[in-house]
Amino acid sequence: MATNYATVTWDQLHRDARLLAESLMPRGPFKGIVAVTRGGLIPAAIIARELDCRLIESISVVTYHNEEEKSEPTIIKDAEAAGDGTGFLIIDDLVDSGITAQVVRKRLPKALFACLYAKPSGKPFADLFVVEVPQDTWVLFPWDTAPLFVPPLARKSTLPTE
Ligand SMILES: O=P(O)(O)OC[C@H]1O[C@H](OP(=O)(O)OP(=O)(O)O)[C@H](O)[C@@H]1O
Ligand SMILES: Nc1nc2[nH]cnc2c(=O)[nH]1
Ligand SMILES: [Mg+2]
Repeated sequence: MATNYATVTWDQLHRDARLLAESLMPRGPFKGIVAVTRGGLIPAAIIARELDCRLIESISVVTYHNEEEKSEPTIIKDAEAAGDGTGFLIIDDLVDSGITAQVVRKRLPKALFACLYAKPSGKPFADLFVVEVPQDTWVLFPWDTAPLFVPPLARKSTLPTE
């Protein structure tokens, strides 16, 4: 269970995706990109623009985190256009346990796997990433959050029950 949160803004995400694209430049050109839906879709779009890559495939893996409902991770949408992954780049937003990355890599063994953020358990399954995040930290992506009104400190301390 995560004990800390790391909030990523749209600006930070865009900057990190551009940094990843920069480090991917010497590894290309790529025949195409496979976005791991859904979290990999926006990073993949930013990276595709930077690398001038127009062939975008997707793969969708459903994993079950619920202890009572322990089933194998399932590919519910395959990356048919990517073959065995030769010449393709796989993009996801992050690796945590590494389960999703392992399933995708098994399906596309010849592709390069890159993501923006990596936790220690998932790190060995990513060829490239931008920022390491502690295992006990939950990353809040911009699509997970909304700006909220925060009361001024003075008001909070004078009106504790509000
Ligand atoms: O390394 P893991 O422990 O497998 O976790 C990482 C995966 O979890 C999240 O996806 P999620 O399955 O929540 O689905 P989503 O991308 O559709 O939101 C994230 O986008 C990664 O794909
Ligand atoms: N948003 C989000 N999804 C995840 N899936 C697995 N780990 C994470 C995380 O840290 N943040
Ligand atoms: Mg995902």
